[in-house]
Amino acid sequence: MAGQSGEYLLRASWMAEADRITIASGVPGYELMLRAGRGVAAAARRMAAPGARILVICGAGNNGGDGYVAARLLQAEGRDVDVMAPLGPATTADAGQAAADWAHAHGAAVAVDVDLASYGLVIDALFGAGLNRPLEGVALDLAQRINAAALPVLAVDVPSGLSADSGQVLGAAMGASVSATATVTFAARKPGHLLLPGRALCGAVTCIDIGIAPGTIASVGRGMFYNSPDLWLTRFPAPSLEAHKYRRGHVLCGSGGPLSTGAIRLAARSALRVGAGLATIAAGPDACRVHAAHLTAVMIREAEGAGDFARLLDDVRFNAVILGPAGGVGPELAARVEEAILRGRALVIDADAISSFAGAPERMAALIVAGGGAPVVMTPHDGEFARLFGKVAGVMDAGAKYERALAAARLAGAIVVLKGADTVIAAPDGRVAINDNAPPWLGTAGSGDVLSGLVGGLLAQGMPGFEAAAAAVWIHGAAARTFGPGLISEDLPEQVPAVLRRLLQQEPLA
Ligand SMILES: NC(=O)C1=CN([C@@H]2O[C@H](COP(=O)(O)OP(=O)(O)OC[C@H]3O[C@@H](n4cnc5c(N)ncnc54)[C@H](OP(=O)(O)O)[C@@H]3O)[C@@H](O)[C@H]2O)[C@@H](O)CC1
Ligand SMILES: [K+]
Repeated sequence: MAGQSGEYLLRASWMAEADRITIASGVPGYELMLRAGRGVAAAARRMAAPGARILVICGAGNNGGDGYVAARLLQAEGRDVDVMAPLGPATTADAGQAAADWAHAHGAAVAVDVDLASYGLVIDALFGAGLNRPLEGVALDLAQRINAAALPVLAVDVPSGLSADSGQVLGAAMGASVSATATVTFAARKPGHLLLPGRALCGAVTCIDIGIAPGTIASVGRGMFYNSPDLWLTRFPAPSLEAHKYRRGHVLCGSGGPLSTGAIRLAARSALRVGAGLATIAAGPDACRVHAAHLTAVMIREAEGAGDFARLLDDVRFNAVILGPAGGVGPELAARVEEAILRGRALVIDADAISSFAGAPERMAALIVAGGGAPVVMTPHDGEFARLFGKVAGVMDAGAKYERALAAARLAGAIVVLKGADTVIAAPDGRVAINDNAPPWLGTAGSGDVLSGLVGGLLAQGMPGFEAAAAAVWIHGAAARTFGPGLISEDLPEQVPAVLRRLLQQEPLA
C-alpha cells in the first residue's frame, strides 16, 4: 500500500516471495538459513539453563534446516544437544547442507521414542511455513508428547501444526499443534502469530532480522498490518489551538427507548473523551427524560421517529453519526441508518443497527454506494457478523478471520471491525489491521458501546475511516490495560485521557 506506514504482516506465500527476491539479489538461501538458525540459537540460550539438555526436533524441510543450524551452534558452544529427525533425511538443498554440517561434527540423531522428560528445552523445527495439511502419524504423536511433557518449547517460525496464515490449527483439534513457550520468526510476523488460537500457541514471539530488506517486505506485503500507533498516528487528530469545538466535529448518537439508554450514553461520552468537540443524543420524549437525569457535557435533542431524526440531520454540523447501541432492532433503526448514509454523514453502524440489516448486506451496500463516499464503519462481533453476512457465499467461508472481514468490507463498501480478543479491521481497498492489545477483562457489558463512541469521535474529527477504526480499537485496548482487572465499561472513557497523553506527548505506550 503506497504511503502506508506500519508493521507489515506476511502470509507464508508472501514471505516465500520475499525469500526468493532476496536470494535473487545475491544472498544465498543457505546464508538466510544460517541467520535464522543463529536467531533460534540465541533464543534457546536465553531459555535453557546452563547444563540443561536441549532436544532439537528437525523436519525434512527448511524449518528443519533452521533447527540443524541452531543445534550445531549450540553444541559448538558446549551445550548438550540432541537432534531428532522423525521424518527422515532433509528434502531441500539448504536443509540438506545444514543437516550435513551438523552430522559432520556430531553424528547420529536420537530415536523418536527418547524420554522427553530428560531435556530442559525442546526446539520444535518440524514444520514452519510449509505446513499444508494436518499433522498425522509420528508428527502428531510427537506434538502430543511434547505438550504432555510440559517442557519449555521454542518453536522455529511457528509451532508445528499451526497455520502461519490463519492462526488456526490445521485439522482443528488443539492437540494437533505444538504449544510453545516462545517462537522465533524471521523478517516479519505472520498473521497466525496474532490471530487466535495461534497467539496463545506461539507464546512470546520474537521476530529477527535475517537480512531481508524492508523495501522487499513492503513490496510483497498486501496491506496487512499489525495494529499499533505506527499505522495511524500521523492521521490522528491532535488538538490544536485554532481548532475550536465545532472544528472538532459534532457526533449525533441515536438512542434506544427509555429502558435502554445507558449504551448510547457510554458511546457519546467516549466520543467526547477521544476529542470530538460536541456530542448530542437524539431520543424519544421518555428516553430524553432519562438521559436528562444523567448527562452534563453531552447534549440531548428530542427525536421521536426516523422522520424527526432525518430533520435533525438537516443541521450539517452533525458531521458524524453513531447508530446501534441498544437502539432496538427493526425498520425504524434501519431507516435512521439509511438517512445518515444518504445524507453523507460519517457513520458508525453497531449492534442493533447491524442486526436491523440481518441477511441483507446488499441493501446496506447499495445505500453506501448511493451515499457518496463518507466513511462508514461497522463494528460487529461474530454473532452480528453472521447475522448480517451469513447467507452470502464467499464471506463466512472466506477462510481466516481477516479474509472474512475483508470479503465483508468489499461487499458492503464499509470498514469492517470484526471484534474479539483478536479484532480485525478491514477496508474495502484491501487493507487489514490485526489487533492484539485487548486484555481479557475488556470483555465486559457495554465495552462495544464505548468502542463505537471512540470510532464516531475520531470520524467526527475528520480521521479517515480505516485509521479511525484501527486507532479506536487500539485506544480501547490500551484504556482497558491502563485500568486493569475489575474494569467495567464506565471506567473505559475515563482512561482515554491517560492513553491520549501517552500517544500525543510521546510518553512510553502501554
Ligand atoms: N525460504 C527461505 O529461504 C527461508 C526459510 N526459512 C525456514 O523455512 C521454513 C519453510 O520451509 P519449507 O518451505 O521447506 O517448509 P517446512 O515448513 O519445512 O515443511 C516441509 C515440507 O513438509 C511437507 N508437509 C507439510 N505439511 C505436512 C504434514 N502435516 N505432514 C507431513 N509433511 C508435511 C511439505 O511438503 P509436501 O509433503 O507437501 O511435499 C512441506 O514442503 C520456514 O518456516 C523457515 O523456518 C528460514 O530458513 C529462512 C529462509
Ligand atoms: K516449527
